[in-house]
Amino acid sequence: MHIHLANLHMHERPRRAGPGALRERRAGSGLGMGSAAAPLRVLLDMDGVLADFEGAVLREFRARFPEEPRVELEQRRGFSVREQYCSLREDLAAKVASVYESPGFFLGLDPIPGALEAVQEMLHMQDTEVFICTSPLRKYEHCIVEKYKWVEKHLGPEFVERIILTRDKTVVAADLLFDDKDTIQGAEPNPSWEHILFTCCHNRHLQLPAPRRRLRSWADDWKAILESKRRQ
Ligand SMILES: Cc1cn([C@H]2C[C@H](O)[C@@H](COP(=O)(O)O)O2)c(=O)[nH]c1=O
Ligand SMILES: [Mg+2]
Repeated sequence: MHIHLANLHMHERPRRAGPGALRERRAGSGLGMGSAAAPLRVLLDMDGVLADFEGAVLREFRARFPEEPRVELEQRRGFSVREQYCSLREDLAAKVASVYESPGFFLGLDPIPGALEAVQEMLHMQDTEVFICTSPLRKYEHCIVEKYKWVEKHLGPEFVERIILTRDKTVVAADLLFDDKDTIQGAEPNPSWEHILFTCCHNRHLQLPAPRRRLRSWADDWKAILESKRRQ
């Protein structure tokens, strides 16, 4: 049975999205002759992909707690910086959390090298839609507004329109998601996007099982990944 995907909005997608669903929509399958392919939709994670969360945590932790043991970036393992500090010494979990929960922390993050240029270039590519898809902290007071301000400051006010704020990225429909978190789970067991693991200090040691793919940095060939997806 063919499902007409072209007239569905993101929130009205069929229950079984799954890999390939958006691709079918792009290829115009089920839409009849002459229908134009939908653009390639790309989601970009923020912390660890566009904004240097890890570098700032270490810098601020060192400044505020110079006497305490810390986790250097070369020693980072696993997504959660809080868990790793906790395993170093239990009380360090609250200390490191106090760093990234502080006002000004998220707004002050440095852009990841090459990220702003790549995003602007991607934005102007034909047949390509770019969104920022980012998860706020549970303790969201400063984080949310500062993420918006960061995007406005570094990418411009038009890009604020392209922010998707969610703690569940699996329910967002797209072709590609560039994200530094190694495992992305949520309500949708078969997200429509392919997750491209963006290399970050905490995931660089992981061996990805085939066919999972990485982007090693913004100097790596992200355009080839987009083009390969258009061909699928
Ligand atoms: C403990 C911990 C938390 N985070 C936070 C920072 C952000 O609020 C989200 C991830 O956001 P993203 O834009 O989806 O990357 O989680 C974190 O990134 N790392 C941590 O160790
Ligand atoms: Mg991230």
